[in-house]
Amino acid sequence: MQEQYHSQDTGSLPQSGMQATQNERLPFQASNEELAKETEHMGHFDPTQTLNKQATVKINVKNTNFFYGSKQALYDISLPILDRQVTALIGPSGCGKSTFLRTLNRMNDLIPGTRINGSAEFDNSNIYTKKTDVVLLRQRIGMVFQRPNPFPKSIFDNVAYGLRVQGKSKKFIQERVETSLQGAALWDEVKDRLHTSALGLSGGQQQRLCIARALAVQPEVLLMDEPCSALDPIATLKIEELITELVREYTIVIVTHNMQQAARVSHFTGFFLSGKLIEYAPTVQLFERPQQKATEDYISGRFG
Ligand SMILES: Nc1ncnc2c1ncn2[C@@H]1O[C@H](COP(=O)(O)OP(=O)(O)OP(=O)(O)O)[C@@H](O)[C@H]1O
Repeated sequence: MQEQYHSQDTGSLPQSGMQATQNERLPFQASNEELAKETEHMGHFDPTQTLNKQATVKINVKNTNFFYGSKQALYDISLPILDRQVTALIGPSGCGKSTFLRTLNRMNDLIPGTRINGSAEFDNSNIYTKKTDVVLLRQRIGMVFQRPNPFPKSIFDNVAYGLRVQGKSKKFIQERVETSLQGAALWDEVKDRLHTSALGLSGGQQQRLCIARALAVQPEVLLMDEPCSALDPIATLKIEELITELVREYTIVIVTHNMQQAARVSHFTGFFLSGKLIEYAPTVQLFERPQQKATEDYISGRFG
């Protein structure tokens, strides 16, 4: 279970129509000048420019119900996860976003007493069936968590971990560690200290290291469960910029309680409420022309 949020954490860059509040848990607050300086090199990513409504369906979720023991947490969820697009999952605390995300790579299997029905077609087979090789599935559908969780090992060993499990050669590992760190936009910051502890990195660097660790085994899909919620505004923007780069090659599903973040990085958004998918649409459409009253109430800050 995730931490409970009682407010719309909208980060640090207010946009029209969305309210911004301070996130009290941030370890540091950047001034507007600092933010502007840190982010001036960043292109103005506009997800509408790369929105592809005709993209192939990478995972097709149909009629999913999920239970923690006798408690039903997801009700009849159906949505397509489109290839090389960012899908954001939003909704108030406890609505089932993280539970749904974890169904996509069977992370809920680790919780005793859970049960699922319905289907999630991925590469012509249903993720939920017993015959799914979950180790392989989790390589193909990688995950990044809310809190950066590097192993207490060196930077190099963190990224190499999955490759060693796969029995890859030393030369292969050496090369892949470098390309993964480059892919996670961390290489330049760590190339001279690869054999020092990952725990010495900043929170934002640790989160990019966890992304590099996930990339090392060449996943097709990346699941991100509130990947910026423990990060300061600058580290958050770096991860958001990275997401917009990664989506050229990977399919991304991100849970966020930050609606501005969904608007900044995603092509499609699903709004969850009480375990149900209330609305799913291209992000701009969902924010500007919601079809459901509950969606409108949520995005205009009337509850959540
Ligand atoms: N391990 C668990 N055992 C029992 N119930 C759980 C467990 N994890 C989550 N739940 C319940 O399932 C429902 C959905 O929780 P989930 O964490 O998926 O929501 P969420 O939308 O991701 O919330 P948040 O934004 O707070 O992270 C909640 O009622 C929650 O209490």
